Amino acid sequence: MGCQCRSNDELQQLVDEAKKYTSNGTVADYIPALEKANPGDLSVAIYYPDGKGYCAGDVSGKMTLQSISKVLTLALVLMEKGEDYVFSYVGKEPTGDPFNSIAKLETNKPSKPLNPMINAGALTVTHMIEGASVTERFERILHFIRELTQNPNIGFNEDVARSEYNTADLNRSLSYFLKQHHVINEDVEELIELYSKQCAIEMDSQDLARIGCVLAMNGKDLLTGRQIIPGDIARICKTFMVTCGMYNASGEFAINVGIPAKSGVSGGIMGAVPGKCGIGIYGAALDEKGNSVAGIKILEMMAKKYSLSMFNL
Ligand SMILES: NC(=O)CC[C@H](N)C(=O)O
Repeated sequence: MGCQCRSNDELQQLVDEAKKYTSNGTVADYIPALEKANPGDLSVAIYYPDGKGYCAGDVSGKMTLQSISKVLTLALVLMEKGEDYVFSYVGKEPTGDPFNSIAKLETNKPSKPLNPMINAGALTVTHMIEGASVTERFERILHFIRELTQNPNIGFNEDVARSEYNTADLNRSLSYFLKQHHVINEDVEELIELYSKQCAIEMDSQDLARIGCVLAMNGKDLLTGRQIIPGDIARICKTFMVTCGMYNASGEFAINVGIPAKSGVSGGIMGAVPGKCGIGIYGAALDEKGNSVAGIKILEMMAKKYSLSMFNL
């Protein structure tokens, strides 16, 4: 039997406990602008479908979405292009490799990224976002995310976007490989610009929890009554979050926590507990696989305290 969180204080206790672990991690530095983050910052928010929400920690702290954005662009292209089209270009299998690995692109025949949560797959998905220009395509992603959060003020961090664009040579390599193999066919610089902006979309943990809740409730925002994402597509997104959402730590995370979740190198984690609630976390100190150290600790504690594992009903 699950029990709900009832106060910010309850969450604050978990933050205090998990904060001890922030010193075990380090902030991402391969995107130079991310290095400015404070490794000690930690915030958590939980959002229920009836509109009740609780949060604790450094709640005004904002994070860029980074890899968390991959789930949202996937939802958008599935809505626009349909399942058959999207999955003819990107697979559905976990890799067990780091998110930016190029290795399996060459060994998988015909050449097709194994899933949309690794960079090669996410670039393929972003390539499918329609529009006449990078600006128009980015506006469409932003509009969708503003709907999901019900927050018209969501924008992006220009510093982080520029910093990633200037240093994204590995993502350029992946894109050129994909172009050579006819998985994508656009100008690589435009794709990298769009992808860097998408990754730099910025929000706080409460916004993130609200998106998690929409996914948790099969794509519906129960407060407004709007079906923002079709149920089948929300299900596909959550399934990818279980199998590939925490990079090559997804298996261990499924056993220890059991919540569909997606992390990003900024230190964000979005959780979508099926039928129950959404969770947003920001903790910039990362473990060696690129997941928020304290974020994982908090999720382990929340899963136990509120019986959130989907494998433990
Ligand atoms: N793991 C991540 O969060 C990766 C996102 C980052 N923008 C990249 O493509 O390298």
